[in-house]
Formats: sequence, structure tokens, C-alpha cells
Amino acid sequence: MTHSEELFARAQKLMPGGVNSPVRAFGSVGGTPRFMAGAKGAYLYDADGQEYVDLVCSWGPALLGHAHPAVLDAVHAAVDRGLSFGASTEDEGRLAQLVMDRVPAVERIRMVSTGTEATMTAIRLARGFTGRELVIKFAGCYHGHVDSLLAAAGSGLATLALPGSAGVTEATASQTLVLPYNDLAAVEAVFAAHPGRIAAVITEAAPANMGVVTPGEGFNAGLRRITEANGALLILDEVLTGFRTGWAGYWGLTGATEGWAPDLFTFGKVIGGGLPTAALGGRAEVMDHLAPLGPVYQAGTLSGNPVAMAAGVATLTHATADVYATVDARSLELSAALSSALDAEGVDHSIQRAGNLFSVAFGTSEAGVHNYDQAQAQEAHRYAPFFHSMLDSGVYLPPSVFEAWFLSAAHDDAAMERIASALPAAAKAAAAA
Ligand SMILES: Cc1ncc(COP(=O)(O)O)c(C=O)c1O
Ligand SMILES: N[C@H](C=O)CCC(=O)O
Repeated sequence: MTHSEELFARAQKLMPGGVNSPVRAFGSVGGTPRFMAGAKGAYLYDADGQEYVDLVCSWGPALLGHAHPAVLDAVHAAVDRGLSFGASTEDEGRLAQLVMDRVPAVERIRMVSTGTEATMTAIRLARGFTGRELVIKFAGCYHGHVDSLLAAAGSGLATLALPGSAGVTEATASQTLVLPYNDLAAVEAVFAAHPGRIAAVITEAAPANMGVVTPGEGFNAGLRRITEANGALLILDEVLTGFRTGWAGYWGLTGATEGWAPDLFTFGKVIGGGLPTAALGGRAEVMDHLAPLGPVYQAGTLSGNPVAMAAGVATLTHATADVYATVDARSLELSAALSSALDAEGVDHSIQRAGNLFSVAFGTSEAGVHNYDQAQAQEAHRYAPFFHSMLDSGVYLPPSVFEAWFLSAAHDDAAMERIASALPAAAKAAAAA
């Protein structure tokens, strides 16, 4: 038995499924999840001492690479000052300012601890601000485990083929209108059918939880136009894309140049540099409806935690234009290598891309993947053998075809060569499936 196998056997007696977040359980790829003992730069080290090039990067936060020295120094210094004060600190303002410098449409920000809290609060705030009840979300988009946003959600629900979650009341579910992604006509039709009742549209800035799906030309801008015309708010969920797909997130690649901004953004992952911090921010007029100024209540014992703030400040400070240029270049290099390895084995596929995020979808070259139906219709069975072949060669991929691949600025030539040399055997395994 490997140490990971022993730990997993023990964990299954202690925690549901042996994990604290479902996608970690290797449910759709099978086999034993690797229990990790450490991480440095582009590499993960498991409990058996095996080294892996990491293409999960903690599901996004590790933009600079694991255990970046500047982030560790900032965290160590913060720890020495105390772990949590339950009171305001100067670093909260520093992190807020760093976000606003990058995303000027964020006029006010509220720090929370998880992306789920950020989207949950954004929805409550949108309802409180507009006095309306209904919310539109898109099939295949994942916004954390908020009751009202679990219908047709991506990520672990896509992996486990769950249409939604037990425990969500009919009343809650009925207030969410789920529409196909990339379909502005459907959005127009639903607004026409429910005049004056829709509080907000929430969308991933670029979906990356049904695999990656590129927002069609003008899709996000169209959502802005339709919501504005109907007195509803637009919530752009940048928990995954924020400060990863570029200096100002995915909005920076699209809205900033097209001249529109949402009412609210949600952030997570990179903003906390690997510690539990997330945020929502946006127009002051809307944000000031939050308590203590306004009637929409939100709070958190550990919100703005000083150690997490220090990690976030150090991460955003070191996430320079060079970092984004490196991650962008590595992403193009890797997706090209992946595509040619699959082509060499005759494996039909499409590379799904949004900025430097990408994923592979099997058997989809003809139409590509533009919505959740297409994502679910792919030849998903090819992913498990592909994944395990890569793992055996020392490359740690997301354990689900419905998740994005993440790179970091620490993925150097040696790491890229390890991945490139693992791809041919993995492509062969995918072809044989
Ligand atoms: C787009 C998006 N929104 C929200 C969340 C929820 O964030 P968290 O897992 O920190 O609750 C995630 C990921 O988990 C995400 O990818
Ligand atoms: N897809 C999720 C985040 O983006 C994966 C993280 C998790 O739920 O554990």
C-alpha cells in the first residue's frame, strides 16, 4: 500500500468520501487521490515523496507558483504580528486599493473568506438593492455552493453528473432561472417573460467549470446591455478568472476595452494568494447597501484576516505584467503540445480557451463547446486514462475533464519538458479508450 492509499483509507472513515471538497476524491477518474505533503514553484510533492508538475495550482491561487518567497515572507511577518484580531487592519485597505487600481469599476469592496460567500452576498445585495427576487444563472457555470446557484452547476456537480443539490428547497430553486450559456436571445426572452422581477444576472466572466468555454463575441457586453435596459444588476463572477487571466481579470481582456463594467464583481483564489480570502466589489451606490451603511446584512469573524490579507497584498504586488506574459506564453505552448500529441494519435478534440485558461474536450472538434449541453455530450470517458497516464509520468492534472488547467509563472522549461514528454503516452491512452 502507498502512503496515499493508507491515508485515503483512513480519511474515508473520517470524512464523507475522504475529502473536504468533492472534486479532490478522483470520483470521475478513479484511483487513489494523492495526498500532498508539500509544494514549491511548479511542483507538488505527495505523501510518498513523488514529485508532480502541478497543473491545478490549488485551483487557481498559485499564480506565482507555490510557496513564492515574497508571499511566504509576508505571511511569516503577519503571523508574527498575530493570527486574527477581529478588528480592522491597514492591510485590508492595501489589498482593497490594489484591486481598485486594477479594476476601477470596483469603487467599494467587502472582503470575505470564500468565493461562495462572495457570490452568496452579491446575490443578496442585488435582491436588497433592486427589491426583486429572481436571478438568472447559466447552465454549467459554477458560483460556489450557494443554495440558489447549485442548479445545473458545473465543477463537482458536472463531475458527479448531478443536476443540482439535495437540500435546496423548491422555493429557493424556483427563484433561479437557468439559461443556456452563450444564448442572448434566451436572456432577452426571460426578461420579457418576467418584467420587473429579475434582480440580477450572474455569470462566470469566462466559464471554467464545465471545462473552459469562451464567451461568444459580445456575450458579456450583451448581458450588460440587457440588464441595464431592464433595471437588473450584472454580477461578473471573477472568482476563478480574476487576477489570473490578466492584470484586471477576464474583464480586463474584454469589458475594459469594450467600455462596459458590471455592477458587481466577485473575486477569490488569486486575491488571497493561497489563503482563504475572497471579495465582492463594485459600484459604490450598490455596495453601500451593505451593513453597516445599508440594510443588506453580511459579516464574517475571519473576514479580512490579517495573514490572508498579507498573502493577497504580496501576491498582487508580485503579479506583474511579466508574470501574466509568462503564464500566457506557457499556456499557449502547453495547449499546442497537447493538441499535437492528441492529433498524432488521431484523437478528436477541441482546445477550449479563455485567456490563459484552457481545457480539452474530446470528440468535439466539429462544433467546439459553447454551452453545457455540448460540454456534457463530449467523449468524457477518454479523460480518465489520459489523466492517469499523465499522473504516472509525474504530471498532476485536474481530476475531471470539466475543470480548467492552471499554469503559474514558476512553470519553467524543465517543468514544461516533463509535461511535453508525458503527453504522447497519455494521448495513446486516450485514443485506446
Ligand atoms: C467561478 C467560481 N465562483 C465561485 C467559486 C466558489 O469559490 P470557493 O470554492 O472559494 O467557495 C468558484 C470555485 O470554487 C468558482 O470557480
Ligand atoms: N472548480 C472548483 C473551483 O474553481 C474546484 C475547487 C473545488 O470545488 O474544490
